[in-house]
Amino acid sequence: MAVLVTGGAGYIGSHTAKALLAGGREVVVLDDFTAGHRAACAALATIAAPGQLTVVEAAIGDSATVESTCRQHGVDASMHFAAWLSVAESVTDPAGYYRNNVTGSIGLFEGLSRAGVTRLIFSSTCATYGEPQRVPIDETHPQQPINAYGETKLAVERALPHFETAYGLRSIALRYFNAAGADPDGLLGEDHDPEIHIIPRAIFAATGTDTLKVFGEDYPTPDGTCLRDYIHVTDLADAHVRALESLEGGGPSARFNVGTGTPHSVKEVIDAVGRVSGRAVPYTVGPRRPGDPSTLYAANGAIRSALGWTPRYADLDAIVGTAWRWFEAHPNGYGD
Ligand SMILES: NC(=O)c1ccc[n+]([C@@H]2O[C@H](COP(=O)([O-])OP(=O)(O)OC[C@H]3O[C@@H](n4cnc5c(N)ncnc54)[C@H](O)[C@@H]3O)[C@@H](O)[C@H]2O)c1
Ligand SMILES: O=c1ccn([C@@H]2O[C@H](COP(=O)(O)OP(=O)(O)O[C@H]3O[C@H](CO)[C@H](O)[C@H](O)[C@H]3O)[C@@H](O)[C@H]2O)c(=O)[nH]1
Repeated sequence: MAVLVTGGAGYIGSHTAKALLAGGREVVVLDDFTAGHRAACAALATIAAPGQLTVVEAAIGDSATVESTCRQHGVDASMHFAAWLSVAESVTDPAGYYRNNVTGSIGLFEGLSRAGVTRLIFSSTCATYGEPQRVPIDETHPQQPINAYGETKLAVERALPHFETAYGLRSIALRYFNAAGADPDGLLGEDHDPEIHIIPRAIFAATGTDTLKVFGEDYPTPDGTCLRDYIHVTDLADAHVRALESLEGGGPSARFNVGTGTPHSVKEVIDAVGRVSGRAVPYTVGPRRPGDPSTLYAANGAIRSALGWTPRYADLDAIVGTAWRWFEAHPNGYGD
């Protein structure tokens, strides 16, 4: 039986597809390539056995293609990564974000349900919690997003139980904190355009390819910059594989945070890039970025005990080191 990986040409989806292939599973990537990379699929093909990897160019909202693809490949589970993910863009283009992330997901779920698929792992985010009322954030923390991106993810999370009741689609939503790092084997990496995330942006500053601005140093944190929980993309991939195994073993639908539980400030990230690269990381300090909570980090006890998951890349320098090695070898990312 095969796994349909939506957004499998993107950053987290491709790393998870690699883990699925390494586990001997058949993988069908479904991606519209609005942000994904054909070169990432080509890299995956180098480790796939003949017939183990299929790439379908389609939008998730195309329920007819989803249904026929699932039937053709004997798909019995889906990992749903495909979405737009810029908080700032979601503020200026909520219509596009609701259409792509919410309407698109509903079309996907319809196609999956018609094809008889009963297992789903959904990419959710700590952005569904909004401004935290307490840290670390556990799964019972109120979900009150403060931007359209977080709202779209929460809307999909809230739809999931209804699809289970009506169509038997069981699901685990994984609320990632800040995805970071790159494949330790160097096969895959991070390549967003434009790049909005702090670790790649600090690396670009170290290599002189771009400037870096710290968004605010007047937060109520030890060094005045925001605290975040950086979770290695390989650890995220492992969480997905374990979540799928749980559903396959008859485990219940669930929602889990995925983070290390350790907060790091923006300045700590910049210092780590400096240590790992051996280069200066020049930056300026600007105003706060609208919609940025000061402190976000996970309570991760639920996923540890339910799925036996534990982060293997808990050290910030180790996480940054994998990202640095990817960008050193691929200064233009996938170059496509
Ligand atoms: N990167 C993070 O820090 C982070 C944190 C929390 C949650 N997430 C979530 O994880 C998921 C993956 O994030 P990523 O960083 O890998 O993003 P990404 O942009 O690298 O990958 C997303 C992929 O989905 C594809 N896609 C987008 N809309 C599509 C559509 N309508 N139909 C088909 N394909 C479509 C894109 O082409 C791309 O390949 C997203 O759902 C995101 O919201 C990411
Ligand atoms: O050039 C930059 C980029 C980021 N930052 C700061 O670095 C921290 C991390 O910012 P990122 O943009 O790397 O990530 P976010 O914390 O905004 O992550 C949010 O958006 C992600 C998707 O892009 C995920 O959904 C995640 O769960 C959600 O919290 C923030 O304090 C941000 O203000 C800077 O100072 N300068």
